[in-house]
Amino acid sequence: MAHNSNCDPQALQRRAALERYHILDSERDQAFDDINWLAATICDTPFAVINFIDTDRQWFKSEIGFGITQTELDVSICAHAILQPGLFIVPDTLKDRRFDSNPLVTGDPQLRFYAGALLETPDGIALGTLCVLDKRPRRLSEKQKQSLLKLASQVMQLLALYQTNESQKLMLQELDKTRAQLRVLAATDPLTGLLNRRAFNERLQQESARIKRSKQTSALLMADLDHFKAINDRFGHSAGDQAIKIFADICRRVFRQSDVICRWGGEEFMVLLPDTEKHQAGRVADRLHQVLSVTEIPGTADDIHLTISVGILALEPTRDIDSALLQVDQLLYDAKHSGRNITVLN
Ligand SMILES: Nc1nc2c(ncn2[C@@H]2O[C@H](COP(=O)(O)OP(=O)(O)OP(=O)(O)O)[C@@H](O)[C@H]2O)c(=O)[nH]1
Repeated sequence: MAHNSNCDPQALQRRAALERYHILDSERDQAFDDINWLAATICDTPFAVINFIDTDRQWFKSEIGFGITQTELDVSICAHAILQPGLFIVPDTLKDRRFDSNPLVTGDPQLRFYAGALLETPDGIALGTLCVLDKRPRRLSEKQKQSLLKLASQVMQLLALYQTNESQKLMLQELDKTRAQLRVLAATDPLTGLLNRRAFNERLQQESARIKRSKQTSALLMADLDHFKAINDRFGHSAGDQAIKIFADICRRVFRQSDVICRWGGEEFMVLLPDTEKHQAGRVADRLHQVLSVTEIPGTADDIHLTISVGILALEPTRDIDSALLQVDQLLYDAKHSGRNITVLN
């Protein structure tokens, strides 16, 4: 009898190969069933099995005549068959000392004949067999033997094909993931993680189309950090960067999730507030001014607080995007010229 081969290096190598093929416990598959049926039909046997030898069991990918999908390794004739190349034939199991006390021979289904063709990977790892069995002692013709070998080779080609398909599927998934990451990267400002100008413009186009249909008003808010050059000049560029990041974080907290926040460029930010009246947007701007007035900027002096100038425009259905952008910029300019740290609404 074959013994449980848990620790056998060959068994472990086989197990690793079977895992690479993702074959053990896989779904029933018509392609394997067809090959198995051909084996039984060509060899004219009531039993046929495509089986793989795991470390502690033999598992049937396809079976005819048994009605089970696995057995212990101890009763496996295939576990012997995989120890040699090509075909392993037992013309009469009762006349073979290795099998004459096998429970599948002495008891049901009283197997008397076995012929198994090795299923071997291209690098020579024996995985299992394609085998045909009968209840009476017998022989195979030369053509039947050759057919069994060729069908076994078809099983291996099928496995290789499935493996290639599987790895291509994984590659495509990887590619999709990378594409999605690239899309996010292409839409993101690297310093703040906010949307960049290009992505914001796309959202603005969509919003403009939506407003035209729904006839609802949204608000466009443009904010610019005041005297930002002075922060850079006095405390260095990284303190300036820090200030920009802090303002971006404040925006994330103050605006709604449904609002679209963008770093428009440099120290300028643009926010789209869907379904929002301009006076409601004005209240959000007030909150921005208020939070900034109590926020310290690391890397600068304690008494330094950022301020912003803000322009807010009602995005009405009749307004086109280019003129809206020009106008909100003008409102921001007005805020700067009115002394900064204020909001101007149209
Ligand atoms: N640290 C840092 N500085 C930036 C970045 N982008 C733009 N700046 C600086 O922001 C400053 C903007 O200067 P100005 O356009 O004169 O505006 P301001 O000093 O904020 O003055 P007002 O807008 O008129 O209040 C320039 O010094 C830019 O170099 C950035 O990503 N990081």
